[in-house]
Amino acid sequence: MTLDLPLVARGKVREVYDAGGDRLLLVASDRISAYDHVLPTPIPDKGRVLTQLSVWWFDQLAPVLARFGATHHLLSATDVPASVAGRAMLVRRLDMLPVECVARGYLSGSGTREYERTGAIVDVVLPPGLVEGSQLPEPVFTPSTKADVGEHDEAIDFARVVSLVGAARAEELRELTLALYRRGAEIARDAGIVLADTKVEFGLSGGALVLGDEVLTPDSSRFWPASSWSPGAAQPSFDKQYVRDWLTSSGWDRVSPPPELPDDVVAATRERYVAAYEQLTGTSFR
Ligand SMILES: N#Cc1c(N)ncnc1-c1cnn(CCN2CCOCC2)c1
Repeated sequence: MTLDLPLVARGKVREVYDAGGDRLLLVASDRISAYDHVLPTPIPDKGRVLTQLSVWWFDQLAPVLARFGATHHLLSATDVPASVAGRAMLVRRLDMLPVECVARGYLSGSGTREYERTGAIVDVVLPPGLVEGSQLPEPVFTPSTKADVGEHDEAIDFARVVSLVGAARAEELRELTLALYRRGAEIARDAGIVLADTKVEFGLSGGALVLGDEVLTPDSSRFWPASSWSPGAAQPSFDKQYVRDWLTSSGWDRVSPPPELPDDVVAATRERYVAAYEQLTGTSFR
């Protein structure tokens, strides 16, 4: 696919193009990453499913944004080039804030390792006795700075957020991120999905706060099947467990270039993305 638009940014699985004026085009590919590697085998329709899921979440979360006097950056998901139909969003160009706003409702991944060392996640002290997969007493805000492509984001404390965006804006980011997470987790739970954590990004437009990027997708969030949630071990990923299990069984060393995925793992993974969309939205993916 070649788009006749200037490339602005490229992530592991998505690109940003200049769509002219104060608009950008966010394009989601069918690429999938696992264990910090972009795999060579695409998952058909992954870009379309995750784009349509973001579009649905922007609508679901608009009332939460409005309570904070904020909006989102989506302009259109249909007024896009035919070559990327269904997997692109035309968005308002924002002055992006240099903070990855992470909300966690459950203990997982790097958060667990840090908690086991310090009893906290950066400056957020947690109660004793929590294990991998534990639900936290309350959702917590654990921001990070945006890393360069291929690098890990650096967890930062709230004081650093204040130094980056000012005290009032930092408080607003924390409260709005937690409110978006709470509403998303409530909707997801009703659909049989645990929203363990999520990362959102904000920008400014005319001084007003605007929710940008993708929102509450399996790429920006940890989705766990609620039926198998059992604290005390790594929780199965709603969408990536087939891929992770096959990569582990393949003997791949997680350092050398990753192997191609077999057709059955590709098909099963595609079905998991479609299932996430259909369970959350209550509509059929087309
Ligand atoms: N969204 C948005 C947005 C906006 N609305 N206005 C200005 N800049 C951006 C922007 C540009 N890059 N990023 C980081 C997230 N990227 C997403 C795609 O994939 C690469 C990483 C955000």
